[in-house]
Amino acid sequence: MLKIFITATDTDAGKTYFAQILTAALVKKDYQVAVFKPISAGCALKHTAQGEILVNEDAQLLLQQANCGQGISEINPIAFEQPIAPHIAAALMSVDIKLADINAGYDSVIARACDIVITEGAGGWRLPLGKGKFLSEFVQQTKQQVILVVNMKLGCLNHAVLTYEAIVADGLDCIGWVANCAEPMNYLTENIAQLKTLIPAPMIAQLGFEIDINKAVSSVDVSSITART
Ligand SMILES: Nc1ncnc2c1ncn2[C@@H]1O[C@H](COP(=O)(O)OP(=O)(O)OP(=O)(O)O)[C@@H](O)[C@H]1O
Ligand SMILES: C[C@H](N)[C@H](N)CCCCCC(=O)O
Ligand SMILES: [Mg+2]
Repeated sequence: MLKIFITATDTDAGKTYFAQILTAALVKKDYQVAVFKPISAGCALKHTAQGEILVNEDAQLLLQQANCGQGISEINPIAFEQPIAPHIAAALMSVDIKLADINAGYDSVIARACDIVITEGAGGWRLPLGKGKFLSEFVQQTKQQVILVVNMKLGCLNHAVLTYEAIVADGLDCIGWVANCAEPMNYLTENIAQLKTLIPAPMIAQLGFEIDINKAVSSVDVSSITART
């Protein structure tokens, strides 16, 4: 089973956007793909037959692309209503975000008969969980392979290099990076060329502004990913 973790240079950088595209691309190639969004902050309260649940849009978007029969609570076990740093949301609710709970949620996902599990982080690589813990520790403990989404804008070179360095310093493989070019950027070609020299992992997609996920699927080079299955 291939375990992929999608991180980014920042929040709102395109993690969900790319995770949807990657999931769709792999499903199109007949892989069984499960998805996981361990922690979300920014949810709507929904009334269901099982009671009230917090539903996160990222988790819903991932659910739409995956093909392993998962439900929303399995995909996103830890959810907070306010769109704020999760450890602050947790403190406001007087709860702790525990790595053990995240790992237990992940165990339920990997128990499914699937080829690939795609997990989306929250914020950037070093997302605090509170009490000195970070989401990156979950990625270390579960030995996932990391893809870094770079939100192409002025300042991204520093963010991308620091994030890559932190992933490697944590003993993990960054198997590729994505140039997400959702907004116009001066000297975009030169910035991408510089990132290719600074990040010793392949660029697996260059994404332009495109609302229709299906139209972006062909922009992803899945061969470097499927070669690992
Ligand atoms: N290349 C793109 N073309 C069009 N829209 C995009 C593109 N990249 C990102 N977006 C849009 O920008 C917004 C932010 O992207 P996204 O939600 O994927 O960020 P994120 O990194 O997942 O953020 P979070 O940390 O909150 O999970 C979304 O509305 C998304 O659809
Ligand atoms: C609410 C937002 N969209 C994300 N889900 C959470 C981003 C947390 C960022 C924390 C930080 O690093 O400052
Ligand atoms: Mg997201």
